[in-house]
Amino acid sequence: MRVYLAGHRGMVGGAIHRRLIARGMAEGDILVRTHAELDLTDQGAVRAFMQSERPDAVILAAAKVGGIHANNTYPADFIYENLMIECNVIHQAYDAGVTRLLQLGSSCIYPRAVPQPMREDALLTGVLEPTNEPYAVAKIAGIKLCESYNRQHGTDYRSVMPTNLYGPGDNFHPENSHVLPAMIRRFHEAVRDGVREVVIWGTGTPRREFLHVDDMAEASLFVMDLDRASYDANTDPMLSHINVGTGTDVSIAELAQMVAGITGFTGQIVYDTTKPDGTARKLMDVSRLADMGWRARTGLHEGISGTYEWFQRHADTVREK
Ligand SMILES: NC(=O)C1=CN([C@@H]2O[C@H](COP(=O)(O)OP(=O)(O)OC[C@H]3O[C@@H](n4cnc5c(N)ncnc54)[C@H](OP(=O)(O)O)[C@@H]3O)[C@@H](O)[C@H]2O)C=CC1
Ligand SMILES: C[C@H]1O[C@H](OP(=O)(O)OP(=O)(O)OC[C@H]2O[C@@H](n3cnc4c(=O)[nH]c(N)nc43)[C@H](O)[C@@H]2O)[C@@H](O)[C@@H](O)C1=O
Repeated sequence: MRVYLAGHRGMVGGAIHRRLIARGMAEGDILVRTHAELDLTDQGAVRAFMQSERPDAVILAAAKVGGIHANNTYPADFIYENLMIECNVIHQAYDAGVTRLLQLGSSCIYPRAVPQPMREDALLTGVLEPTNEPYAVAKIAGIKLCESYNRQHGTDYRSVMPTNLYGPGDNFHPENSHVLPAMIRRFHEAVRDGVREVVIWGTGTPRREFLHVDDMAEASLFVMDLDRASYDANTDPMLSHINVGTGTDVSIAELAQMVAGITGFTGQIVYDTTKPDGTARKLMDVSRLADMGWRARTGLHEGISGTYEWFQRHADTVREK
């Protein structure tokens, strides 16, 4: 069994790679290519790769990813690159005879004013959050690509929708990252430099759910491993994606207090309300996956503490993109 893992140097791809090795997969059976070696937006290059390597299965964890500022500032990059990556990887996998594929979407596929917690069947029931609509449209297209190939060609292409993720290997760019790595870095630097004030974007009132990347990697392989009868019994051919989260959320203000405590910051937290809040709340209904037998294990405080330790050990080499 040879698996092509797209995005193996990313936060999630890296965690999936570690987990595949931990459960005994030989390194040589995990096909990987860096972004520089294989640009997944290049149809010809992806076709040549799939035709020559002909993997047995594909895990698509490569994407153009970023936080609220990056999504809002580079919408063309987010829709174009993600659509191209999905079309190329999914179609060329199909053309190369790959019958099993798992792709990662995002909780931002759901309408911004949807009832909470968000169930899988809330997809396409309303207007999307404008700060990440282009990315969300691409992620919805990814789900529909998988479903369409399954319906027309009988493939077994599955989709998992992660909530907001964090952990070792995250992107710690000061502006383009997600909120948790941004906070870890900002509070850490304030403590290091003796700065008594830390600025948090928005009002602090939005609520988010955070899942540790190691739990996400475990959930991804759990879904990939499900036998087809179990997967089909719990999903629908035109509503096949599965939410992955913890089922609990916190406000951004509560999160800031937690990160301040973990990093040892005792100064003042102030809110820059000129920055966007984004969606008011994004909490996943995780009952579909729970019914299949998987639950998250890492508590938020424990997960952030571990990530902060990792950040301190890698402060000079962390990703900033
Ligand atoms: N992080 C989060 O909070 C969430 C993530 N997700 C989803 O999970 C998946 C993984 O995200 P995550 O690990 O956080 O993201 P990362 O940015 O950490 O990793 C993405 C990886 O994809 C690679 N990549 C991007 N574009 C290309 C390309 N054109 N060709 C080849 N490789 C490319 C990147 O390489 P390089 O860095 O060299 O460009 C990187 O290694 C994505 O589908 C994302 O949408 C969903 C919800 C939340
Ligand atoms: C995973 C998910 O990620 C993005 O959506 P998001 O949930 O809004 O993610 P975020 O982590 O960027 O922000 C969460 C909240 O936190 C607040 N916030 C405070 N201070 C900082 C800060 O310093 N940086 C950031 N980024 N946010 C901050 C911020 O204002 C917002 O209210 C999309 O890319 C979307 O497409 C997607 O899939």
